[in-house]
Amino acid sequence: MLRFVLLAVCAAQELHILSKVPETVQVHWLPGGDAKSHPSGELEPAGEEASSFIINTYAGHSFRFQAGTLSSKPVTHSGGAYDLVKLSPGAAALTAELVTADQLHSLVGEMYSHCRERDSGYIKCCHDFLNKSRGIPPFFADKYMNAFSPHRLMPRVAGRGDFKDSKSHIHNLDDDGYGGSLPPDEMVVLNNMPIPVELHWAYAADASDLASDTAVHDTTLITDVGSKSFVRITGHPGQSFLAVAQHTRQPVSKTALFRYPSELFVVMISESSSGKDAKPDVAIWDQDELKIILSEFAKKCGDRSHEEQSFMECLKQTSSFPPATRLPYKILQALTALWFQLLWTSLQHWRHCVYLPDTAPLRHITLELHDGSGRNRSVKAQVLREKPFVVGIAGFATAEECKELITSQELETEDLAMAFITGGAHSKSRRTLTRNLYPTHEAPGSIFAKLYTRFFQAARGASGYDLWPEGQEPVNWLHYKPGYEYRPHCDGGCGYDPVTLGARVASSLLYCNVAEQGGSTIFTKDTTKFTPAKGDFLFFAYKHDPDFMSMHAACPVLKGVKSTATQWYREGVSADYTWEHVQDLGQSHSPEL
Ligand SMILES: O=C(O)CCC(=O)C(=O)O
Ligand SMILES: [Fe+2]
Repeated sequence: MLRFVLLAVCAAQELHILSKVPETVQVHWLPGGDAKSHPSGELEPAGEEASSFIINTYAGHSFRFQAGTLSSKPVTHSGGAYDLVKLSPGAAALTAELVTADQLHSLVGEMYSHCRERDSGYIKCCHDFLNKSRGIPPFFADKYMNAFSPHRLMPRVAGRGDFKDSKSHIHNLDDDGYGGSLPPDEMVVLNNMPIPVELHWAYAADASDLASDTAVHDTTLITDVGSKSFVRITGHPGQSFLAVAQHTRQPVSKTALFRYPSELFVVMISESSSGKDAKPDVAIWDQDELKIILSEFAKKCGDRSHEEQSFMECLKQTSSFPPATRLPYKILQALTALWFQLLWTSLQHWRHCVYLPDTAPLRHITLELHDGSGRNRSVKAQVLREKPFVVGIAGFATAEECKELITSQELETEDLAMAFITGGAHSKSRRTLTRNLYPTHEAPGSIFAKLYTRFFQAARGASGYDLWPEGQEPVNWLHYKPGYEYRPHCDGGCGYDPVTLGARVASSLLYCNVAEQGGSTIFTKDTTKFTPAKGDFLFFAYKHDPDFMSMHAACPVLKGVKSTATQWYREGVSADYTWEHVQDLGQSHSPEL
C-alpha cells in the first residue's frame, strides 16, 4: 500500500507510443508481470502517418501491445521524463522498440550539434533531424527538445575545495531521518595532477561507446580543476564528461572520457605512471564499489568499532585506495572518514552488519508447514527475539523450490526494475532491484501458490495473528547486487501500540539467493541479526511496537547477490476489503515518505 500510494500521488512519467500498425492496437499495463494485465488504452490504425498515444505512467511499469492476435514483448519504462515506444507489424508478433529517455537525451545532443550553427531554419533542422533519424513527429520532437535541451541539462559545479584543506567539506552530511547519513547525488572529480585539468561536458557523446573516445561530437567547458584540488558536480544520469589535462592539450582522442551513472560517483585524475605526456590515469568508483572497499579497510579496525574516535583513527591509517595512494595523506584521510559515514549510514550500522555475530536463538518452537505434496511437516524455528517477535526458520523452502519460483515468475535479473521514488529517482534508502508478484493470478498447484500458503501458515503459527491470503498486498521480490542494501526502515506501524485494523502487523522474508558476504537482515534498535542461508525464512511482528524495535535493514551485499521475497501481513483484510481499501499512509514512519 505504502509504495503504491506513494507512487500514485507523485508526478508521473510519460510513455509515448508511435504505431505503424494498420490496425487498432490495444495497450495493456502489466502490474504483475505478464500474468495480469489491465487495458490502458487503444491506438488508432496507422494511416500514411504513424498514429500516436501518450500514457502517464511510472518508472518500472511494464506494457504489452496487441493488434488482433499479434502481441508484442513487454516494454518497461526506464524512469526518465519520456520514453518512446515504436510499434511495427511483424509476421508473428508486433515489434515494440523502446527508445529510452537516456537515448532520446543523447539524440537531442546530436541534433543540437548538427543544427546549432544555422542562422535560420534551426527548428526545421531539428524536426527534420529527429524525424529522419528515429521517425519522431514534430509534436513529440518539441517535447524532447524542451526537456533535453543542452541548456537545461548543463551540469553545475556544486562546490570545490583543495587537498591542503583536509577539513573542507566535500559533501554535506544529509540526515536520512534516522540519524544516519545519505550519500549525495554528486560526482566528485579529484585532480591529483601537478597541473590543472579542464572538465568538459561531452553532451553529444554516445554513452554506449565511451571506450573509443571517438564518439565525442561536441563539448562545453564546465570548469577548470586546479592541481591538487577537487570539484563537486551535479549532473544528470547518463551524461558524459571529458577531462583535458591542460599542459599538453592532447587531442580529444587522448583524454579521459567517462560517464556519470547518477548518485555518488568519484573520479580521480592522476599523472600516468608511463610519463608526463601520456594520457592521464583515471580511477573511477561508483558508490557500491566505494562502500565495499571501505568495508574492507574497516574490517582491520573492527575490534575498535565500539568507540568512534579510535575506530576512525584506525580507518584513516589503514585505508589505501590502490591508484590513489599518491593522494596527499591528509585528503585521503578526510575522504575515507567522510565516505565511510555517507555510505555506511553510521559506524554503528557497519559494526552491526559486518562485525557483530548473528543472534543466537533464545529458544525453539515447532511449526506445522505444508510440505508441498499434501502433507504437513514439523519444522523447528528459532526465536531470535521475544518482543516484538522475530523468528527464523532454516530450510523453509528447498533450493529447487526457490529455483522454480525464479524461473516461473521470470525473476532473472534483467526483468527487474530499480526501486524508484518520486519522479523516477532511485530511492536512496532502498537500493535494490524489485518487482511485485501477484499470487492471486496463480494456478493452485504452482510453486508460488504453494509457497504463498506456507508463508501464511508460518506467519499464523509463529504470531498467533489472524492472517490469511485474501486481500493482502502482493509479494515484493527484491534483488541485491554487490553494494546494494535496504537502509533502516519500518515496514508498517513502527511506534504504534497497537496499529489499527487493516494496517501491516508483520513481515516475512524468504531468501532465495544469499550473498557470499554481507546481506544480513538486522534490527537496528538492538543487536538482533540474521544471516540467511538459501531457502531460509525470517518472520517478524510489530502489531505492538511503541519503541520502534521492529526497525530493520538489509545490510549491504559485499560479495555475490541476494534475492528475497517479502510478504507484508495485514490483519482484517479480506477479498471484499483488500489492502488497497486501507488508508494507512499516515501510519508509517518510513524514510521513503
Ligand atoms: O532483504 C532484506 O533483508 C530486508 C527487506 C525488507 O526490509 C523489506 O522488504 O521490507
Ligand atoms: Fe522491510
